[in-house]
Amino acid sequence: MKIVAILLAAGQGKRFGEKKQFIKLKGEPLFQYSINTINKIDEITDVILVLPEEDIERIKIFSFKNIKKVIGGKERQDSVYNALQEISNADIVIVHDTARPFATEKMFLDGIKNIKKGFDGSVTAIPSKDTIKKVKENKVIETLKRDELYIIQTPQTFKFDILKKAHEKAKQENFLGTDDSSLVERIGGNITINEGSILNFKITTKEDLILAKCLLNKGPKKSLF
Ligand SMILES: Nc1ccn([C@@H]2O[C@H](COP(=O)(O)OP(=O)(O)OP(=O)(O)O)[C@@H](O)[C@H]2O)c(=O)n1
Ligand SMILES: C[C@](O)(CO)[C@H](O)COP(=O)(O)O
Repeated sequence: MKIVAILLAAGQGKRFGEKKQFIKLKGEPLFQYSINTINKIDEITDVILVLPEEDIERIKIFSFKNIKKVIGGKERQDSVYNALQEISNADIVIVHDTARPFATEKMFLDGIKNIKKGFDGSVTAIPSKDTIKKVKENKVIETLKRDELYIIQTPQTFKFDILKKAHEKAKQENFLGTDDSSLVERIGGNITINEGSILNFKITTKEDLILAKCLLNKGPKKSLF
């Protein structure tokens, strides 16, 4: 079985103020954390690292896997699309934001297990602990049923053929989703969830970086989980 991981590192970091994937945390660039986790997972044989065009030549990677660098696109979805064009045959594809450096091996392995059970996709998720309301122009429209709400993270794992089909259709129809699962959902894909963690947060703003540094410096010595 061929399992490929697409690691996204082609963002511009507008909300962060610079390209966060290259900032160093404990001596290693942020994107390398996800590669280090993948390095420990035997089932994943191939990695596609998606990078901004202007950085692709200079970036050095430490990987035990067969790794290919691919140029990203304007939007996150375009970057995933570009990576998918480089995969000629695979059974399972995992999409992961390198901006989430604390994703665990278990999150990747649980996603793979769910696909092997027959699901088309599996997304890393945590149940919402907060009340979520729909608000338009500062007016509260609706309070959503919390027990049905989950916060969705990456890694997101899919059957390769279905993910590719979903991305082709979204492109044809100019549909832009905020994650890959939403593209598979709209073609009728059967998606389940695997357990995420509040610690698997996305480094989006400088505040998130402060949190990441605290975890790395003051967190549990061996593992964060
Ligand atoms: N065109 C893009 C946009 C995003 N990403 C990747 O998708 C992940 C999640 O994106 P986000 O946190 O939004 O990162 P940025 O796009 O860099 O941030 P911003 O939206 O603030 O510019 C990151 O690992 C980012 O590198 C990507 O590969 N290609
Ligand atoms: C895919 C994602 O990480 C799931 O939470 C998220 O939607 C990416 O969002 P962004 O718009 O790229 O920040």
